[in-house]
Amino acid sequence: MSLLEVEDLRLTFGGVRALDGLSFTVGHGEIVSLIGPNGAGKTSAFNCVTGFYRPDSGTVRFDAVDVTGRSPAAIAQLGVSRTFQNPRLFGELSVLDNVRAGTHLWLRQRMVDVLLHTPRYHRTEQRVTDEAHMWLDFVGLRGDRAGLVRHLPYGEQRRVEIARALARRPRLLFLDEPAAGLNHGERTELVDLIRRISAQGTALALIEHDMGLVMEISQRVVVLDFGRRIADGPPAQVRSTPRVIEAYLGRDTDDSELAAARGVIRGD
Ligand SMILES: Nc1ncnc2c1ncn2[C@@H]1O[C@H](COP(=O)(O)OP(=O)(O)OP(=O)(O)O)[C@@H](O)[C@H]1O
Repeated sequence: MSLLEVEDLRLTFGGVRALDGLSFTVGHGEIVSLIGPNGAGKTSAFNCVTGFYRPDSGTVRFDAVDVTGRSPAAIAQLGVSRTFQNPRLFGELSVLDNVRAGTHLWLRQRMVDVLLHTPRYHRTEQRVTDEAHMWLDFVGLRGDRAGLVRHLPYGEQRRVEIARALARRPRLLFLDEPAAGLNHGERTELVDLIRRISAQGTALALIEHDMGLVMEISQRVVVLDFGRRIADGPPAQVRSTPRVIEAYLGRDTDDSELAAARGVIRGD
């Protein structure tokens, strides 16, 4: 059984059908990318799975538990973490405190220890801080950890958001357009980071428009169009599927446009 099983999800906004019977899976430790043209339903799918949207119908099962319609906090508690298209960090907190906040899911202080500042309280605080530093090392953060997170450049903020998500010790991590806005060097580091996250046994699901990156790191690619899955398979198979090429370009295309679209999907 897969770690994540999404079955027949439907979601509408007014008259807009964002998801129209979407099904897909993510296996234990697998790297899966969700791709598709703008408006295909990728972010809506992420939001339904992580509890930010409640689907009209359909089922989301995580590790065989039906989590459909549960709150984001309840789903996170089970081992699902995510990042957002635009980093959602606590701007008025330090870099370190943002990542420390990620540990609260598995490390809880007892109220009596907090109030009395017992030795146990200090030990736990030290552990939380050590963990946060460890994850900031892991993501390769270069900026000042004591300074406010909003003072960091964009690429560094994205790293902090991933560090915070990892501090929750997820079994499945959703990354929403992790390469957006990164320069060439940062992109290369992102590929390495995704591989290291995967190597520690965490499954990853990505939304990404950078097809080169998608084809390079995904074990499986799920293609969406109009809220449905139109292809699902290893990158080499998906990029030569005529329906995928059509979806990226529209139906009335000439040969030169098709050749260009094939290049985009290959990640040339
Ligand atoms: N909060 C919302 N209110 C109204 N319509 C929405 C909302 N969120 C998404 N939609 C609509 O649902 C459809 C799917 O959008 P979604 O953002 O999930 O697509 P996407 O594949 O993530 O697109 P992109 O690649 O542009 O981010 C689109 O038609 C979009 O306009």
